[in-house]
Amino acid sequence: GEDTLYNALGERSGIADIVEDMLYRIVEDPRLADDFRGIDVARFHRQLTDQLCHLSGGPCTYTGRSMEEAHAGMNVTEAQFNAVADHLVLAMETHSVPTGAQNRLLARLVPLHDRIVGH
Ligand code: HEM
Repeated sequence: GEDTLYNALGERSGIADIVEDMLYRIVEDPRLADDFRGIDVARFHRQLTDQLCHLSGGPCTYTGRSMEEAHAGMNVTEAQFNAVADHLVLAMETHSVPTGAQNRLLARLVPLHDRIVGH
């Protein structure tokens, strides 16, 4: 349907653009850059795009690792989690995603918090 969160985000190509924008912000952020140094950027981009596509109700399958596995041993902090969420919001702003849709996507990330932070 036309009213899904997935549509408000610009479908998969809109989400891919948002994730690209987010990645630039992440690698320039001293709170996050060290953890992201040396990662496979293309894979990260594809996996996060598919994950957000799926979470927003789009026709994508997330084939990456579980959030526990992907972040194991990083000891991701609350501050880092909030920093990534902030970069996502700024990227959505840049791509003119309406505030309501931004908030709906953030709400769908809340259940992932405990699988990402502190492991
Ligand atoms: C809303 C919050 C977050 C979401 C939805 C998320 C999602 C993801 C996804 C989908 C992957 C790819 C997994 C794979 O390729 O199998 C990933 C990898 C990664 N995440 Fe996160 N993440 C979040 C927060 C964070 C934070 C706060 C950090 C801070 C250090 C972080 C650091 C990383 C790193 C470094 C990788 C790459 C790991 C590797 O390829 O070895 N993530 N994340």
